[in-house]
Amino acid sequence: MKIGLFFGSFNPIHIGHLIIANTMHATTDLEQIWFIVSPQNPFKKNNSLLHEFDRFDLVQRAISDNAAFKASDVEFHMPKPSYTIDTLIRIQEKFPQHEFKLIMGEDNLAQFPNWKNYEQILEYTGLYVYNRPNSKKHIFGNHPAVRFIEAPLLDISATFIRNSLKNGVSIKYLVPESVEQLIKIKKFYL
Ligand SMILES: Nc1ncnc2c1ncn2[C@@H]1O[C@H](COP(=O)(O)OP(=O)(O)OP(=O)(O)O)[C@@H](O)[C@H]1O
Ligand SMILES: O=C(O)c1ccc[n+]([C@@H]2O[C@H](COP(=O)([O-])O)[C@@H](O)[C@H]2O)c1
Repeated sequence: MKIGLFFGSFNPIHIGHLIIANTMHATTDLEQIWFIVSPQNPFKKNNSLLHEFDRFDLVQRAISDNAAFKASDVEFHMPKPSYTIDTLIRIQEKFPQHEFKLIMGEDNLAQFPNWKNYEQILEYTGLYVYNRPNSKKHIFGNHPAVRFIEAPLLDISATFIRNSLKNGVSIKYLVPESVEQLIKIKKFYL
């Protein structure tokens, strides 16, 4: 099976992530999308980072109605920060029967050459890149291992959601109802 790997801190997961994942599944040859929850992005220092188990819980709730979506906690059992190449190798070793593609937003392409062993990532899985606001297809535009996919542009971020919660502003419709409920019950991000 061909599977797309969507990595993120998911702090918290929101409809921007879900719409991208669904577009990838609906418009490409990817039969499943796996959400890989990263305990710690090597480039992000985030004081309001929810515990990884709670972020994972929220992801599971968000995708529970979609049989093509799975959540993975593989990085919880690996050294931190979370380097994507190491995780890709771990996943491929665990599931040799599947072919994996790394899903990435076009905005992240500019930083991608600073990632650990990025050339190995290109060789190992390749990238499925979706467009993002204000980013241009100038980097890796003609690379054989990089495929560009048209996706809706949604200017929603986890930062915006966290700030809204802190300020007592409703996050209705920005996250699935089940995610909003758990955030409320557990008083996350207040
Ligand atoms: N609205 C969105 N549309 C498409 N992709 C998104 C959107 N928001 C985030 N992403 C991408 O999804 C991946 C995981 O996102 P991440 O968990 O960092 O969420 P975020 O909303 O960007 O978080 P934060 O605001 O905390 O930086 C990243 O590669 C990010 O670029
Ligand atoms: O491997 C790397 O060098 C690397 C550098 C920056 C980011 N990443 C990964 O990219 C993913 C996106 O992170 P985030 O926090 O923007 O959701 C997350 O899984 C990070 O671990 C990975």
